[in-house]
Amino acid sequence: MLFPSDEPLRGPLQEFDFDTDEEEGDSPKAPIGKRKKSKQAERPLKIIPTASDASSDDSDASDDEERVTMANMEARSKALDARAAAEAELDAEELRGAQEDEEEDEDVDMDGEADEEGNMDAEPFHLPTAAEREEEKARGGPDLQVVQRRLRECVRVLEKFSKRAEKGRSRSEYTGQLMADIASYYGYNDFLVEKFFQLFPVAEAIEFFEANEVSRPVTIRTNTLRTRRRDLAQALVNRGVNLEPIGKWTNVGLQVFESSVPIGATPEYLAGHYMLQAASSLLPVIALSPQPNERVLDMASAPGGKTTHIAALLQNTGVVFANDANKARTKSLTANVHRLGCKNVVVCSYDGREFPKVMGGFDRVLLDAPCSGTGVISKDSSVKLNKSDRDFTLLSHLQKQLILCAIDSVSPESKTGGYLVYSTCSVTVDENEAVVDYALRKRPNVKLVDTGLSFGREGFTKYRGKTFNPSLNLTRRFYPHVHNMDGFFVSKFKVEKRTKAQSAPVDAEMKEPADEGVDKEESAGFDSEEDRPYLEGSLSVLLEDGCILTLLFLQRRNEGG
Ligand SMILES: C[S@@+](CC[C@H](N)C(=O)[O-])C[C@H]1O[C@@H](n2cnc3c(N)ncnc32)[C@H](O)[C@@H]1O
Repeated sequence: MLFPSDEPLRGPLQEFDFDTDEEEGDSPKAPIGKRKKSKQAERPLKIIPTASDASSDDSDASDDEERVTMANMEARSKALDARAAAEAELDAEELRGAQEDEEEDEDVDMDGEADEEGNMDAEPFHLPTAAEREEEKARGGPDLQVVQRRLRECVRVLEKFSKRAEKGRSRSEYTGQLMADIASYYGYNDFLVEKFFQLFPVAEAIEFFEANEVSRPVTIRTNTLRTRRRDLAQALVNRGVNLEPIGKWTNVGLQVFESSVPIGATPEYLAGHYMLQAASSLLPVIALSPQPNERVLDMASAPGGKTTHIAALLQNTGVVFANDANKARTKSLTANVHRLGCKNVVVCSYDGREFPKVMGGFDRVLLDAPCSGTGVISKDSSVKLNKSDRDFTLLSHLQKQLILCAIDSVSPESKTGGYLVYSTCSVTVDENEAVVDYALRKRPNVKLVDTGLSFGREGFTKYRGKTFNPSLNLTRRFYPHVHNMDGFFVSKFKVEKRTKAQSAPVDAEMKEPADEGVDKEESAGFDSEEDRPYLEGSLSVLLEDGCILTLLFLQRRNEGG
């Protein structure tokens, strides 16, 4: 029985017995050199286990299904032999890697390097020289097996460089080769590969890239305005849907393992009993924790997954202002609001930076900011190639402006709230910690508080020579390779009353935030010299969520138009 209790699923958390719900904390990470062939099977501890975890890699199944005839039998059997030999070779190599690592881990004082060649008859690994790389390029690039092996070997060397590197070769040569191979193997631009390498240790970066190749589990959120999770689950099970609660941290989420009906077109879906929603996008609303009768602003809300969740937590009391700058996107927002039976939602379409001039005094504000989408690459692989340095500069500035306006829209006098949640579906520091740190510096009347989320990695307090406010450890990061959910960032602020000395007019900051002794890059406004080349260049950057309008608006504003 999936749902053991008869208690309504609103209110306190249900006690479901999942052994996969612990935090990722100490989960062991298998370096690529030690990993088995099935990428899924090696994934670290998850918040959401996948149905495919138990199955083996069946990517070759279609080859085997080809009909065997007298004509193709010999070719087939040769191909099978070759494949078996290649696999045996890879297995032997991995075994050697694992043995070497074990030996080294057991006795770090053992003298000398591991014997890579003495055991089996594989070629020792040689890092190509620049000339060899050129030759390889001229031949049309390396074949898949060469790249796979090189990825593993470079990771292995970089983990214990002084012991494992070829004599005379530098760390940057290995890193350069690794990044080039990752870019070609996974199909990223060089800039983004480097950006992710700055975020994770080498072996973990590979885990991240691999996780982006795999779809996240399909999840839905029960709309408690229309039904209870137990009833919804039963109705869907009756239609042939195989599902389970997501985890202890949510009492409305369900993970769909398989379904004989389209999950976005069941009668329950059409009747608004659930929203198709990624597990990670439940997190900002859980952190926001809206209370009945409150006045809430969802500043960038289309298509409304979080708005309708907020409306449900308010139990259709109070009011949610669901805003989005992109008018076209408010159509799907309005449709979702109607389908889910939310009666406390007002849809509007302003640039978020017009708040709180449009209206203010909110008990809680959610800013689920427009972002690069680097947390959702498995859903939108175009991000791999279409994001540049310039995009991150523009986005980070927009996010900094939006967050100040979001803070100023919160009523510090709220009896029940006074909170802002800032979230993105991006994993870069520029769009997350740097934005939050900026807000803390610009608004001394706010502080970070615990998100209330029971898992997730702590946000960075130091990153590439920058030191952020130590309270950044209260923010939470979620990763595809760790939590098996979209990459996400969640932070929660408490807004206090401003003292006179702290007050600064919003308008001034919209044009050029005052330099309060922070480093130049952080304090630059949109019309700073630094940003002008970006803004004056072509503005046809297609961001994840249609930010084009926003950028045009900014340019006109800067031109005094
Ligand atoms: C990450 S999406 C929001 C997803 C939404 N919260 C949900 O859960 O369905 C970001 C949204 O920000 C909107 N947006 C972009 N620039 C904006 C701005 N300056 N002010 C308000 N909204 C903006 C985009 O149109 C997009 O719908």
